[in-house]
Amino acid sequence: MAYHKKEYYDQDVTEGMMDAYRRIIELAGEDTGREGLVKTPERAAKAMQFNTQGYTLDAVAILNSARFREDVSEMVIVKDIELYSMCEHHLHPFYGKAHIAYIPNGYITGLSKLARVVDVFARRLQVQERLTTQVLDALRESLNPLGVAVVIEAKHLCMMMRGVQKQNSVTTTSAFYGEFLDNHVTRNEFLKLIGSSLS
Ligand SMILES: Nc1nc2c(ncn2[C@@H]2O[C@H](COP(=O)(O)OP(=O)(O)OP(=O)(O)O)[C@@H](O)[C@H]2O)c(=O)[nH]1
Ligand SMILES: [Zn+2]
Repeated sequence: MAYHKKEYYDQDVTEGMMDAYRRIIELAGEDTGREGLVKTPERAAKAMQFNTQGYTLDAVAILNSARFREDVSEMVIVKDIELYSMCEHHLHPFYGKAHIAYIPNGYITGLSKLARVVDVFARRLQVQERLTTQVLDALRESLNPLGVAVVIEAKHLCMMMRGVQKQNSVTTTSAFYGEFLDNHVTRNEFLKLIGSSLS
């Protein structure tokens, strides 16, 4: 799949989703003809496509599009990358921050591409654990680095506004590769720099 900036709103998909949302709104007991709701199926269809646009994007192609040859081997960290995703169990949002580090092995990538890669995987139906490892795997594949670390901290609306209804719990997931697995000094340096309670 090529890296392209897709127009998110496919006409056929929009119409199909609009039918589905109309039905959901009716089944929830509402009147789809009510003024405030007339355009809601279309808005919701477009919002859903926006929030799942990651399926049309290729993370490795994005990283490769700004990959530069560079002989540095110091840790590169981008922290506090905000993310919005959707839990695949309830279709409720989860949101928070991703922190990414890698140790180059001859190649670096554009810093913004790290944040883009988070979005590629966040804008899908997800679980936080898979999101974390998918970001790690994309970096491994594109840059063949000496190490990669990804930590994600997020709050899940499905645990807040329904279900167990806990407002303050934060879920932290992490994935490490290479130097970050083998060398606890490197890993702790990363965790300290991102201010994580894991360190
Ligand atoms: N591991 C993991 N679980 C998640 C994530 N997002 C939501 N969940 C959980 O998915 C689980 C689904 O559990 P089920 O028992 O099938 O669903 P449920 O009856 O709606 O569960 P409750 O949320 O406890 O009411 C819940 O425990 C959610 O908290 C995630 O990113 N990772
Ligand atoms: Zn959920």
